[in-house]
Amino acid sequence: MREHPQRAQGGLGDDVVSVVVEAALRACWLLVRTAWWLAVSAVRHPAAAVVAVLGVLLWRMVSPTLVVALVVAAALGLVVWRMVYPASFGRLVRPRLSQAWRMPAYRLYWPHVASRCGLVVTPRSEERTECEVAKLRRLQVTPAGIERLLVQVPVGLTFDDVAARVEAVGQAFGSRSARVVRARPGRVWIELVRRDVLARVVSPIASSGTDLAGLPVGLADDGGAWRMRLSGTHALIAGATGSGKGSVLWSLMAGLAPALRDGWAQVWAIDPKGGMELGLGRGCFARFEGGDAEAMCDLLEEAVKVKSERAARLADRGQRLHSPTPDDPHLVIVVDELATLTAFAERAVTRRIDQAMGLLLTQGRAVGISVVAAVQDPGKDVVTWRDLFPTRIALRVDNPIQVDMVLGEGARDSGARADEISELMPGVGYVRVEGTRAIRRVRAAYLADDDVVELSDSIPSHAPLGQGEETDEGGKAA
Ligand SMILES: Nc1ncnc2c1ncn2[C@@H]1O[C@H](COP(=O)(O)OP(=O)(O)OP(=O)(O)O)[C@@H](O)[C@H]1O
Repeated sequence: MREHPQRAQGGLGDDVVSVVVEAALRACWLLVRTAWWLAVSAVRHPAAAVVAVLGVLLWRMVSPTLVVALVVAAALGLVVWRMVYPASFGRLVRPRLSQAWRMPAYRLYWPHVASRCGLVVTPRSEERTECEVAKLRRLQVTPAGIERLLVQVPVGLTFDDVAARVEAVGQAFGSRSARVVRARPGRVWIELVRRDVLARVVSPIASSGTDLAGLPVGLADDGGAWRMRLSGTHALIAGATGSGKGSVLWSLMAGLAPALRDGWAQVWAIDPKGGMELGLGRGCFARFEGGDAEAMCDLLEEAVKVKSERAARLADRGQRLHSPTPDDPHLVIVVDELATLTAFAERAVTRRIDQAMGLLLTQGRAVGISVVAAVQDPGKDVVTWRDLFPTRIALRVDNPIQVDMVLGEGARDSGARADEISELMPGVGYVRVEGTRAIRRVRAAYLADDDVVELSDSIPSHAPLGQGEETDEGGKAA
């Protein structure tokens, strides 16, 4: 029998030495990694680290029975907390418990799921490296139960690659929906939604402030409030018929109510469908036009006049931005169904409407004029205006292409599945988080007809801007 070449050269003793050295090196490496992991965990969870250290000290220096008794007492304390203060328990404790409970399972299944779903880079044939799978760095559970996985993207994959695979990841982990949000270069959050906090109708939200930077309009699926900014922006609400555009408009009016009452803002409304949608709450509007193309056009041209006068006044004072006051309120132009604004008008009127809308959308923001428009089809009918709305909301739309038309390219891949919203969930939609590419799923509060009438009755009339002082009757739409 031929001897193994190594054995022939060095003998059995060398083999044993190299095995022992390798084992020792591996053990050292394991120790270093464990120490590193403990140090990182202690930094990330200092409270847990302190409790663990105290537990070990008590166990060794006092008595194990005491430690067991403390653990049982802590568990009982949590049960009592859960029963007496469920809200704070849900906010502070449940997310952390779920996190600790779920992390081992995610750690176990993540490499398999990631490689099956394509979050892996295969080296080119000439490279001598192994496949690199996206790494799971952290799990966060929000109070609303959304599980957020912080994932390190391997070199060779992009945010869009992850976005294209996020649905598969969501399905692999059994979530209802999944989306991806940028974290920092090389890392993304994959958000898995298991429980839909938007399944229930959201009750009208009482607004108290007059700050137009964040009006409460509904609920987001992370459990937080959905607030919309009106100052310095225009908003487009897109959704198929029955998707709940009206509820977004009325929720916005409810959020704006304190500012309307105190005169910090006023709304001019246009309802091209003859007042079917907005007519119910006419009292909210300092001006209202429904159906007549010439009258709607006049309203827009008068808003342009307000814009020009304000711009001249601000320039005289050397101011660049308008700040609202009860004497010079923020002006909101609401248009229900933007596409029909010009549909039945004569050519000359259509041209005037186009010009006035263009001026308001391009020059209105700095001088305290916002346009809020609803539209059923965000496609060709409004294509010239669409991109002039910085804030856009996609409710249920008819097809996937419309999602990107409203929210911008790649929005649907990032998780804005507005075309998949159920018809049984009116008022649900997607918005972009301001100043980022992140997407938020939201639901507008629902104001029944009685709520709209009550809201409308609660707003005192103010003279429309450009028409003198406040009046008892005259300012309100007829
Ligand atoms: N936020 C909401 N929560 C619960 N139900 C809602 C909500 N919004 C609307 N609904 C229900 O859906 C119905 C249709 O809503 P709405 O009229 O606002 O849709 P729309 O998009 O304005 O439709 P259209 O374009 O045909 O006017 C309402 O009558 C109401 O019953």
